[in-house]
Amino acid sequence: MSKAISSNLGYPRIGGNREWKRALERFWSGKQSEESFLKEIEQLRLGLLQKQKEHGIELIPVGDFSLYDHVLDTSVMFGIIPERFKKANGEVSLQDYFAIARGSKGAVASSMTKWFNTNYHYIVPELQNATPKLTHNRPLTYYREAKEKLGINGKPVFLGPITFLKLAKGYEEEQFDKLLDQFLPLYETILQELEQEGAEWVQIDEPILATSILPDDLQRFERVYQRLNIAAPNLNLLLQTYFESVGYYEEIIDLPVQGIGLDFVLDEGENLASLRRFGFPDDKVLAAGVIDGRNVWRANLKDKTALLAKIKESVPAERLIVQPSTSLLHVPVTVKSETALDPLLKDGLAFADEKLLEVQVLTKWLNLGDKAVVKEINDSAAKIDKLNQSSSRNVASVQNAVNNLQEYRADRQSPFKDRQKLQEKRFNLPVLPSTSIGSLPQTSEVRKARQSWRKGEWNEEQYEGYVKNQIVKWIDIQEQIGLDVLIHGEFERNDMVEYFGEKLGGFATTKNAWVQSYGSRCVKPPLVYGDVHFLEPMTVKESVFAQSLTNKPVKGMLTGPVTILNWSFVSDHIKKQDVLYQIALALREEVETLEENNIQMIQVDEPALREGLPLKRSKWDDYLSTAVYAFKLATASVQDETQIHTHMCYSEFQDIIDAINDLDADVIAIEAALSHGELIATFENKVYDKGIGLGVYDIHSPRIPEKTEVITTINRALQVLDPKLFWINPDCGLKTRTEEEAIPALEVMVNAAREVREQLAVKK
Ligand SMILES: CN1c2c(nc(N)[nH]c2=O)NC[C@@H]1CNc1ccc(C(=O)N[C@@H](CCC(=O)N[C@@H](CCC(=O)N[C@@H](CCC(=O)O)C(=O)O)C(=O)O)C(=O)O)cc1
Ligand SMILES: N[C@@H](CCS)C(=O)O
Ligand SMILES: [Zn+2]
Repeated sequence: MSKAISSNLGYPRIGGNREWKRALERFWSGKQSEESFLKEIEQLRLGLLQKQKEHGIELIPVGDFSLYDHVLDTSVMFGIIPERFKKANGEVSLQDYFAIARGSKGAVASSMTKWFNTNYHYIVPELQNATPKLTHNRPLTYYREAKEKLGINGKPVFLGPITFLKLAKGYEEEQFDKLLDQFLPLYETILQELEQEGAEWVQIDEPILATSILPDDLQRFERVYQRLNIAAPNLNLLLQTYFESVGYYEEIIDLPVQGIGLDFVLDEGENLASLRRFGFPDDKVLAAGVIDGRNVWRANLKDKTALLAKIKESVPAERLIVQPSTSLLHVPVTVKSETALDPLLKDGLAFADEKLLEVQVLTKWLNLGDKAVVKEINDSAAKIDKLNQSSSRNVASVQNAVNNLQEYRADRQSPFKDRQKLQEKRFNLPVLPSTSIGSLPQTSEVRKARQSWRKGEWNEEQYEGYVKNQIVKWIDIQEQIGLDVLIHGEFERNDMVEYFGEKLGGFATTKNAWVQSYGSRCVKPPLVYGDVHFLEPMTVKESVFAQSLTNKPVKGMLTGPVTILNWSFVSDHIKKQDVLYQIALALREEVETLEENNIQMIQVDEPALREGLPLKRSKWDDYLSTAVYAFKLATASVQDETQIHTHMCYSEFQDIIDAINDLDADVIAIEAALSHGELIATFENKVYDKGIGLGVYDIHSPRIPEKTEVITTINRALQVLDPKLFWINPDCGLKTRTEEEAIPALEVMVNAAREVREQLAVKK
């Protein structure tokens, strides 16, 4: 390289107006042919590349685009198809690809779990009996496409072999190296073909390097990259890490590759400290992730030039690539769409497109110095200063409360065993009580109703009336099905976090700031711009109304502090921990108001508790104790008779069972079906002595479970969990399902519960 260059690691797939989501859903519903769907997707994909070029990116990622998930793409490229989806002719059609992710009539979907510490979910590769083969060179296909159609000499991006295997399941640890040896020749072929085609750089993502890897893994990295480097000597391999600092800096920078990508945003500068302490090899390029790829706040370019100046002391500009710290998959597309935001706030934001411009400015600064970009740099600092000085950011009473947390009781009055007796008496539930997680089908009718209200076509009364009718209808349906503990259905909520963002002080919400969560499903994380505070009751009206319709208990339904924090974009100017406690205190007021209004069971969901766990084990204890404290701060002030529930989903929970226990919730409903019962094994070695429901069917698939399957899952769980404490529930909320899917599935679940209840009665 003769100068610093600008680069990107990955760009949002969904399109500025979620064109991608709409195309996928049209195709799945049979409203669009495969040919026209693929044509439309191709246009979208090319448009995204073109846009990155127009925003000044020189090294543009190709192959990061996906029709569902990039981990699934990697599996399919290597012929890793679960047996139940395999065809006799060995081919994998587009339908098969989607079936692995979404399930089909005859087969359950593959597991889905969190992509490291993000709210993006990937499809877990299943390696049982796998014979890896290169079915097609995916990076090559997209490299060619960009070159031929747009004249872009792209940077193919793909998942590295060690991270891919670490994310997969279906093998024993002892088999790891044997498997790696099966994949290595395939990676060699990918690289050789790219080299022959004229590619200059490839980005091999190995985010596993930011986790607590072991010395054995380090040796694997040495072996693997030695081979890959020899396989394609004229291709530049950029080993890309992100999400945290790397654990073994000195060893990693010496790996036989031409470039190393490091995250200089997260982790309080640990990568920078290592760089300054140990230096950087003269024969390598450093891809410096200096623009935050995980948050949406404008970068203070003055600070960023100071950061780059420090980096430059160890690596000269001509060996620097400037880039975001992670793929931009995790941020929305452009601030331009936010026409309704307060201009002060809007000026403080940078989504994917604006981040690319920031990268461009910083690259110019490295190459041409201050003068070339003085306006842009001063402008960014001025906009941030203006926002920081805004009075809306600071609420003295909230800051005071967070400074005096000792005044708030964060433990229940009595231990669980005592509360349990009181609650048994109060609720008088059967053994294996059945319930569901909270949301009920968010049909397009429900969403249209909300849209009509938002547009002003419906007044408040009309919309409230509509929501009430939904609640009436579904309380009746739940009674008919025979569920023991009911829910109101969350019909008034667009999303379990955004809804609270709309109601709490210190938050702002956006019009179009969508981010992919899994498959075609997107979320719009709210913005925390100032001190968070309770303004007025947020959920009480709907819960009280639902409870008035039935004698069965209806659970109040809140999202917990850790989840609200993790699934929002929190401004850098406030300490995350303070925001967490502010949210917890606001929720505490909501919990107390629900209780005052005779809501006797309150569920506080924490699906993001596991996701927020730092990648390095050394940081777990601090994180978990803070998270547990925040949950208790929000929930512990209730009477012993009030039953606190919580719920978690789509994560690997084995490591945090003790923290889950420490939440001291009376009941937890936890996803287990989609991880195909693996969680159950955890309880073979761990005693869990509070109420627990392990999800007994997968809600993210349209497939209706068989009663026998559900019974098998329940019986398996009962081998390790006390039937007196066991609850029956689906994996997660039912908002993504249709009525025709949700009702029969709940019926199957309730009938399965009845049957097992009878078996238990006979055994007695
Ligand atoms: C539990 N999960 C959640 C996560 N993160 C969250 N923030 N929220 C979650 O619930 N992470 C882990 C999992 C991920 N699971 C899901 C499940 C489902 C969705 C989902 O369905 N997303 C919807 C968007 C939901 C929403 O905000 N809807 C709004 C706006 C709806 C809309 O698009 N309106 C249309 C017009 C109406 C119409 O004609 O239908 C429009 O604007 O064009 C609302 O309901 O008001 C999705 O569609 O992707 C996400 C994560
Ligand atoms: N109560 C929420 C939890 C999702 S994790 C729901 O049911 O959708
Ligand atoms: Zn859930």
